[in-house]
Amino acid sequence: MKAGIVGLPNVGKSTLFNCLSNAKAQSANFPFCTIEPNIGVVNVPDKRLEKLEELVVPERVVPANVEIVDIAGLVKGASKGEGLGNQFLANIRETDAILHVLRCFDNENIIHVDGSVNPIRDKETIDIELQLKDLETVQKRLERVKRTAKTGNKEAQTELDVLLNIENTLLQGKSIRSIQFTEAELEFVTPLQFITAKPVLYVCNVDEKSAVSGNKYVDLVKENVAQENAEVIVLAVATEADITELESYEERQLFLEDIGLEEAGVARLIRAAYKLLNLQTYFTAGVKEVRAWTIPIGATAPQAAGVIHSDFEKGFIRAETIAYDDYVKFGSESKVKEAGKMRVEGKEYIVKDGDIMHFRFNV
Ligand SMILES: Nc1ncnc2c1ncn2[C@@H]1O[C@H](COP(=O)(O)OP(=O)(O)OP(=O)(O)O)[C@@H](O)[C@H]1O
Ligand SMILES: [Mg+2]
Repeated sequence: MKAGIVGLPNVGKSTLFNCLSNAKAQSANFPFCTIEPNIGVVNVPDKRLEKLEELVVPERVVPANVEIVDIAGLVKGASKGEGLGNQFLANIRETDAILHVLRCFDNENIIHVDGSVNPIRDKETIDIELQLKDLETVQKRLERVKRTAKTGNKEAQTELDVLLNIENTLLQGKSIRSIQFTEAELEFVTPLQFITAKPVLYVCNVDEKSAVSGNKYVDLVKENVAQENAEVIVLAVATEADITELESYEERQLFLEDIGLEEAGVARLIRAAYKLLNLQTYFTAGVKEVRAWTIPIGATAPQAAGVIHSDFEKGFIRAETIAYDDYVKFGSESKVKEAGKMRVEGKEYIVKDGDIMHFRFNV
């Protein structure tokens, strides 16, 4: 899974990137601080993985991960080459989800490129730029498809209808994610990697005292996006970045409690991104390695096996499966077996979140 961070300049994108990933991006109080995109890998925090580690004591633990791309701030006209944004919109096209950072804090020392704090206006500025970029993509494609459709090609005609609908939606200032596509239509739409078709998570960057209950800006954002199929998350990004800097787990926990939070916002954010993308986790657990794997909700056992290796999917025979709660209850694979709680699942099995699986296959 890959997520891209967008937003106006100087709203806290790189600071967010730094709390998520171990790669350190430069963040500073001036617009266009980021020029080259920062790419980092984020481990997905998962308490269950820690528990399994405790029970299995493996040689290594491999968490699931998400790749995060932090790009230059976008400004009005970015899609037409204004600012630094346009060249980096290309990096965002390859991601699965968008993290849209909105400035929701007052602070006279931190420059706002448009002179005042107004997350709704900011969101529109960014949306328009992303929509214009998509418009460019769809119009380029339309030119070719129109020609093929003229020859009477049926498939091209269908694609033409889909593309015209997209163009029309964008021209009305709406994002592509507001359109409900059929499976057949998605065949045409998906390869074009439209930015505004991607699921979006709005990150309201607040000050420390608003970390728990948000503030008036957050309320405005929530109201504004209520009609969109989107998630909103409140995060005191600068504070979270300070917390990430702390060496020990205890220190971090103390700091969090101090501001009234139970866990780091980063964990919440990643969970929200999972939900947004309809993803879930299953585990493999052996003495060599305990590992978390990411699969779409609804994936079958062979599809889950295919995430490890395509041969596992092709040659799938069965999956020996233990529910996470049973594993913890009985404490080990052999005890689970003794209790008769290990299930043998076949090709049709829909994997459940937290399943501990062992695949049998032949190649
Ligand atoms: N919640 C916050 N409260 C106060 N200051 C903040 C907050 N979040 C970020 N900042 C500060 O805002 C400044 C800009 O942050 P950052 O460099 O992350 O922005 P950016 O969006 O990456 O900007 P650019 O587009 O220029 O790369 C930094 O000085 C950072 O410490
Ligand atoms: Mg930056």
